[in-house]
Amino acid sequence: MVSKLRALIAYLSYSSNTAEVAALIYDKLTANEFKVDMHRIGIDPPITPDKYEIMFIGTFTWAMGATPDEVKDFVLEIGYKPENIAVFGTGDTQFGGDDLFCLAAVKLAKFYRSKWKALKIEQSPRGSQEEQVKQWVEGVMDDVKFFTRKSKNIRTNQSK
Ligand SMILES: Cc1cc2nc3c(=O)[nH]c(=O)nc-3n(C[C@H](O)[C@H](O)[C@H](O)COP(=O)(O)O)c2cc1C
Repeated sequence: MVSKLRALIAYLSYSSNTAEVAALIYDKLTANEFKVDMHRIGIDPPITPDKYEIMFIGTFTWAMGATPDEVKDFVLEIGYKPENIAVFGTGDTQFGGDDLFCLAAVKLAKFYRSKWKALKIEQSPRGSQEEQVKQWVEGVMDDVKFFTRKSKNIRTNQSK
């Protein structure tokens, strides 16, 4: 039996935009046989990072490109830099234009040296941006499947 790949979607959302992106990612992952845990940053009990093949972290951006304190605390809670983190964010170009747009997500992806470019969504993802979310998740899923297969093969060959 092939065991399901495990994913975490951790997100912070005050006015539901980032939560909506998290829900779209959840739908896409579960439709592709991933086992998914949702984590509301700042609300739910601490996570166990090494349980997951992939961890998604979602954040909105606060005043002048700032990262919300709850997300900073979550980063401290993780306590190290896992290699399997993909970052998504929502923002609004009205607050400082392209330079500050979703800057918290961009900074987080850089901090974790993420393999994936941060997904940046303007306000709610519903409508035309849904396709952007879908394509981004598909890219991440393909890579996770590839890397997982590769590391399993290495482990199998080493034990021969
Ligand atoms: C006071 C304030 C400052 C903001 N500053 C930025 C910013 O610098 N860059 C950005 O992209 N969005 C900024 N935003 C927009 C929010 O990030 C955006 O509305 C986001 O989708 C909210 O996410 P949520 O609905 O998940 O809480 C700001 C919003 C507020 C209210």
